[in-house]
Amino acid sequence: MDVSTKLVVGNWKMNGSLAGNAELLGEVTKSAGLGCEVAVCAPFPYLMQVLQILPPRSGIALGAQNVSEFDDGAYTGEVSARMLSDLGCSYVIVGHSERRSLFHEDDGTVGRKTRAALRAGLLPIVCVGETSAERNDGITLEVVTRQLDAVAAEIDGLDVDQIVLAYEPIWAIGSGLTATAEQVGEVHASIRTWTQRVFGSEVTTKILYGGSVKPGNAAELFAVPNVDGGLIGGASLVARDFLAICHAAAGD
Ligand SMILES: O=C[C@H](O)COP(=O)(O)O
Repeated sequence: MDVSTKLVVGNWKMNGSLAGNAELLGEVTKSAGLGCEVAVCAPFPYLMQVLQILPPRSGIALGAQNVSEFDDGAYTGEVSARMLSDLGCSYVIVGHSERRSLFHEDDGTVGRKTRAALRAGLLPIVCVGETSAERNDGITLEVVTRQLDAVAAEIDGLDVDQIVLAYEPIWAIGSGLTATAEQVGEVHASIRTWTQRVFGSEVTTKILYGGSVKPGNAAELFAVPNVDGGLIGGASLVARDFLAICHAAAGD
């Protein structure tokens, strides 16, 4: 993967409406050609709408926020990686902390979902990160490494070059608290060491930061070594904020 261009991913979470999305996407379209890669991860019911407003030629990629670990069959309510790929998704977020904490996804589930995404030709954005209690206990790097190892255990033989990693300290998500440049730098350096050891030094993996990224802190965070872009929650719902973050990623 090319890490010379930063990637900005908007994660709308469970927000949106047909009318509101159309308005937002009309503005987001201006992020195309800015000098960074951009993706929008919308709720399942709106994926087709995003694709219609932002087709592949728009230069803005489509992503989903979750995927089944299973391929096909009697799994009511699930959405398979093949379906997402069939629809035109490029990315899928896997193992977001809200999935882990609210929907009981454990490390093994996250690993199997990553495998399902890779097998379908999707680019999984695999989220890792520690709670505030884990940070206070001094086990942040241990927790992140455990989460990464669980993914590695499930993807033997698959194209690891397609994986994007996202470090999201759970205490910084939606809280207005942002990790300091020093905290982000330490974890991203550790993740880079891990990817080189486990994936091989010839594989370059994009490592995103997520957690209260705003126009006011984006440039500082994107300047931290080994930060290859951002996973943006709340600010991705406000067109001018999302565009400002894209400009920061492009180095404007
Ligand atoms: O996926 C995005 C992250 O959870 C960050 O969310 P946030 O920017 O609202 O803190």
